[in-house]
Amino acid sequence: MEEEKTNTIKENPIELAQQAWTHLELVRKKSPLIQCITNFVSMDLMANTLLSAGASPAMIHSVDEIPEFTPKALGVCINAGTLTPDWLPGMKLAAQVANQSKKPWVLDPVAAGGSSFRLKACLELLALRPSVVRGNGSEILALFKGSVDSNSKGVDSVYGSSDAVEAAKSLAQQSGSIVAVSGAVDFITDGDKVVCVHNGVPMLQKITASGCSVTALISAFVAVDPSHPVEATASALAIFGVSSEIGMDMARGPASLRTHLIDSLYGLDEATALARVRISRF
Ligand SMILES: Nc1ncnc2c1ncn2[C@@H]1O[C@H](COP(=O)(O)OP(=O)(O)O)[C@@H](O)[C@H]1O
Ligand SMILES: Cc1ncsc1CCOP(=O)(O)O
Ligand SMILES: [Mg+2]
Repeated sequence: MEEEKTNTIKENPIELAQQAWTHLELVRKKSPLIQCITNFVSMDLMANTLLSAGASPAMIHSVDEIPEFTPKALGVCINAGTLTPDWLPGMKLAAQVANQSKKPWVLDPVAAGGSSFRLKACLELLALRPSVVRGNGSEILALFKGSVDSNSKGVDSVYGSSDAVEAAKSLAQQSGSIVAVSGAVDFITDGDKVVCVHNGVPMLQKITASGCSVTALISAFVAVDPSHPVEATASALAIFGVSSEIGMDMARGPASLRTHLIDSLYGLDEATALARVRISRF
């Protein structure tokens, strides 16, 4: 998949589902090392999501080891969830080292519109050109507008993902990054074309760090196919969504969904993936 470099995004839903399975197979085969600089809430679920997909997570954030460690990673995930000023230099350094090492990195601008400090930090990180930025509707709208949201509910979105599609397109054009806005339908755009992912269950909103974890999964998928970030991002969102759908059939609530989601991602097979992945062009 790395050899094939085209700018055309597949149109056929069957091919897009096949591509999502191929991306998961590639993650399982390559087991990419993914460095995560993430919030305290998400560390456990994020690491377990990456492990169950076949990747190798490392939650390493000290500025003292980033110059030596980050080049070893195949991809980096940077998440603003429990941001404090002392963490920001490490995030910026990891982004710069990833760029120098030609490794993709992915930004999760958690609660970007929640405060001026957070918004400024997320915009500074975005200026360092992540391959992909993945947020919910509120977060993508805040980055696009460049202003805090007086209606912000912190890490939760007060907008649907479809409310942020045009903002996502403009933000992708302005920033040069692929923008993914998650929700009932996930939208992924390079500023021109938009791809939609229709997988997932509403109860994911009741599991804290499900968004953070899918961003880490995007980091792993983009790490194994860095020349196709739109496709790899859609594949990660679809595979995570399918795993939640299968998990939901066994779950009794958010706590057991969390467990069954991880088990379903670990055990996902080709026939189930091809039957359930729903990716289309907007
Ligand atoms: N209403 C929904 N129906 C199906 N899947 C959803 C729904 N809302 C969110 N998801 C899924 O949950 C995951 C986290 O997305 P989201 O809740 O938007 O992120 P965050 O937790 O950062 O706010 C994504 O995989 C997304 O597709
Ligand atoms: C609750 C909370 N508070 C700060 S970070 C965090 C986790 C947010 O996770 P997600 O964005 O995946 O819901
Ligand atoms: Mg989030």
